[in-house]
Amino acid sequence: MFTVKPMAIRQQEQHAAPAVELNGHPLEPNRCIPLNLDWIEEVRVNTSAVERRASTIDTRRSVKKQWQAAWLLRAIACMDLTTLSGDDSVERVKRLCAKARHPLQQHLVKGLGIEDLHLTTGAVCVYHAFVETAVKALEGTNIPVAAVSTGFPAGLSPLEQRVAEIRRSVEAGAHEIDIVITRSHVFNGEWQALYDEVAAFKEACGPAHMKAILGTGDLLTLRNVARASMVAMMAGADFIKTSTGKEAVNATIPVSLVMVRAIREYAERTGYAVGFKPAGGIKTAKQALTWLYVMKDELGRPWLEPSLFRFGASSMLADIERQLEHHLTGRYSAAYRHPIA
Ligand SMILES: O=C[C@H](O)COP(=O)(O)O
Repeated sequence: MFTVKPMAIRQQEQHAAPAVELNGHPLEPNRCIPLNLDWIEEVRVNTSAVERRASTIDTRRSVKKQWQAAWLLRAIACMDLTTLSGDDSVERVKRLCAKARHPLQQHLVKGLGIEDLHLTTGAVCVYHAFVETAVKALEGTNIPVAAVSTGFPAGLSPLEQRVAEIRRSVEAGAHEIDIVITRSHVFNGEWQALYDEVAAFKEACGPAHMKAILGTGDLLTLRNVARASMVAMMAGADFIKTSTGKEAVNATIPVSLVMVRAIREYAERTGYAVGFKPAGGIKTAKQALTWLYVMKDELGRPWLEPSLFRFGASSMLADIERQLEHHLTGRYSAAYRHPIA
């Protein structure tokens, strides 16, 4: 059985969020800048090098015992706890919000000695129809509500309708809007159209943070992923996000490497920091650790904060709870003991 060292976990979790900087240069939040087609043209991706790097991430870094527990707590703090199913209901969303407020069972919180952390998930992510329910259920917390929008998941409804959908979710109280791009703009190389679309979405978001879902599984090449990332950032995206969870291929490590390197390049060129959200098919604590390693290695400590990093996940919390239980007791609990997670 592992020895629990709550202090190590508390120290990991409690230090103040670091200033956002890259290579010692301070960064500001992103804003819309003019489309620079040269930056798109210059994009090159060495696919085999990216795949090689992706396959060795877990062999380069490995955290164990109480340090692993601390990283898993961070994964929870950076999680958009999500439900995006056709059979979603008010009751399910209320249960999801209760879980977001108290993501770990009480005996785990006590056992880990983290009562004073008041750990919550990074956000709750729902369809527009449930924004008001979620806002109400999360009253008195700082947990933002994210709404998927703009004809999610395909993004193919008329533009005015997609823009109006954003406005309605913001009026209903959504703090974050997860938009989807028109994928054909990418594989047809229609960069101006893509930029105009994302910029229109950003304007409609007003004060709400915008995450731009690229639908990377539909984009055919890693170069397209890098180019779409760059355009979305120039159009003012606060976050770039891999997938809707509904494509045939969702978040992968090679795609994530390409996107976080685009974020780094954009930050070096502009001085603006953009966040990253891998989403879709991320189900295990082990996967969570791999993504956290990617963020730490490629962008540094500021990108391990919920302001710049989120997982989009509907079921990963259950596996994280099981791993934390194993950390405490040496035993794995059954998955059914972790509902709505
Ligand atoms: O944005 C979040 C995703 O839709 C969640 O996908 P998932 O259900 O595969 O975890």
